[in-house]
Amino acid sequence: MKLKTILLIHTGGTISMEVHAETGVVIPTENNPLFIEGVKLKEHADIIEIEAFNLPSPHITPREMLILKELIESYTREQKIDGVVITHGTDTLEETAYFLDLSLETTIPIVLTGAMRSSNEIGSDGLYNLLSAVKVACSEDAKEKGVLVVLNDEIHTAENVTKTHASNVSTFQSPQYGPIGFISKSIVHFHHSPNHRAVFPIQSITKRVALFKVYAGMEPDLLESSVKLGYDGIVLEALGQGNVPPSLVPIIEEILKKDIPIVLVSRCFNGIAQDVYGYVGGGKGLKELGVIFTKGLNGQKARLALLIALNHSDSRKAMEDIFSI
Ligand SMILES: NC(=O)C[C@H](N)C(=O)O
Repeated sequence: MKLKTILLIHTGGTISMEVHAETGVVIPTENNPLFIEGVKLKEHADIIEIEAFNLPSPHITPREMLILKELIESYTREQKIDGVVITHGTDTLEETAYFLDLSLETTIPIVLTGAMRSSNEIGSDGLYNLLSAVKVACSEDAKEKGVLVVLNDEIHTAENVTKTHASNVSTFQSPQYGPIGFISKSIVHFHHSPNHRAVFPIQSITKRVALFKVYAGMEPDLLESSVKLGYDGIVLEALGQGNVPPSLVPIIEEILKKDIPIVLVSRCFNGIAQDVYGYVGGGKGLKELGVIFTKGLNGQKARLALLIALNHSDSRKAMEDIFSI
């Protein structure tokens, strides 16, 4: 049987790191042990392997995410690629996955993976996760499912997955809905399908979006400063079902009058922000003021969604479409 062609893109992260023998700290390594000679992925696919970056994922910005998008577009334009696997640090993996999910127009499987233990640690999970990701990228069933995240035998959608534990290998979970599939020794199985996915291609990122976590007794000065600093959009991780302290209401009104969009999500790990409460600062009044509510995105993903919408050529329409999904 002819093997599928998989584009394997390394970007860095713990999966490409090792523990330093003397200091014991985890650092990026020049000799990435995952390069195909080392892992024999060749039995499963024809691998075209490139290193886009070798960055810890806290160093990744939307600029690198856009470079990745363009890299995938150019490779898939020039030759037949059946699937793409991206190795990435886990800290911001969900953000790169969601950025690509929203901006990349393709039907082939795009799979991100990483590791919680570096390459020379006992119980290192990088190699295993990489092999799983390649298996998923080769699966016919993984087509047209948007960008996927594969770690620890589970398949998650970019939209719903989040890093939930600082160190445990089962850190990636989809709080609202659970994984959409799993990998075992011999099978890749999807037990759910993601909802309809809309794509918003962008060419550049010039706008800026600030993200604030709302807390008890929060004062308006932080929001005021983001306007003074010239941010183009704001995301609030609001309380509970979508409420803020009354002290924030006048500044929210002022920001919206300046035509700066405010997107609201819940800071709760689970559930969806809604316009339920009618007291001052409650979701009902915020929605009436023009605050945009999302359906279950977390703060960091709502920020990327707003960033992509604002950088889209028809940003009004993109905003309506992204946040009504
Ligand atoms: N497990 C990891 O990959 C964490 C690392 N700090 C990173 O995101 O690059």
